[in-house]
Amino acid sequence: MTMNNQIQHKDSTKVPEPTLRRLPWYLSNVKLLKQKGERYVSSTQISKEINIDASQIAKDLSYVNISGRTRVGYEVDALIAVLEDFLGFTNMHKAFLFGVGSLGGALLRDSGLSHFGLEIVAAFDVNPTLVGTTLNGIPIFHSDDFQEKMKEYGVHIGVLTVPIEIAQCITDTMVAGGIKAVWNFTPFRIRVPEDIVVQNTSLYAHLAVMFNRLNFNETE
Ligand SMILES: NC(=O)c1ccc[n+]([C@@H]2O[C@H](COP(=O)([O-])OP(=O)(O)OC[C@H]3O[C@@H](n4cnc5c(N)ncnc54)[C@H](O)[C@@H]3O)[C@@H](O)[C@H]2O)c1
Repeated sequence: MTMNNQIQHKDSTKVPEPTLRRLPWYLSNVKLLKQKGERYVSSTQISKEINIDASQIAKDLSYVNISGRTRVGYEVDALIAVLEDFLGFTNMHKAFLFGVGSLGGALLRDSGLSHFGLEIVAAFDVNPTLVGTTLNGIPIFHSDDFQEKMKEYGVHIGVLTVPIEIAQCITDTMVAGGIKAVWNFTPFRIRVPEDIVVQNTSLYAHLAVMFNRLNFNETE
């Protein structure tokens, strides 16, 4: 039986969002411990690396079906395999990207996304200097060709990096074309039908948190 066959994870829709955000972090750190030659890892050990309570880590890991052994902890290889499978990083999810500007271009150049299971297979723009070219081997088509390319590629995820003014309009086009999940980088709160998944992401939101904490530390 392969490792994946042994993994019987619980219904991942019930996992709390903060847990889902922490799990990739544990994964990266367990991989680091593996590089250092560790074969077993305990939640206490992970806790020391990333400064999260060991009991919280154990609770988060209880959502993925892996049992640790008393005193020795979790087997590193098994934990990595279970986490990668649980988080969907082992299956490549194909995506289209709309808007190859400074942010969209950077995402097309980022080889890290594929390590987390996202493969941007094509991009769309209206700028004539971009349409018909490739970036990092990824073809850039005209937005008008989206419907046709949907039939060709069988993609379910759309990455949205267009100017804010057209965020809703492009979202509507994506959804009408069959996109089921939108990774929205625009600051616009796009509206979608209930069955469509939206993930809003902002680098700047984290920046504001950092500035706020920095100011707090300085005034302490
Ligand atoms: N979430 C974040 O942390 C974050 C960071 C940077 C930018 N952004 C947002 O991302 C978006 C893009 O920012 P940017 O700095 O890359 O802008 P940009 O102007 O450099 O790029 C926008 C791109 O969209 C293209 N575009 C215009 N109309 C289009 C259409 N109909 N179909 C497809 N492409 C079209 C433009 O030709 C351009 O290449 C903005 O909404 C911005 O607010 C978010």
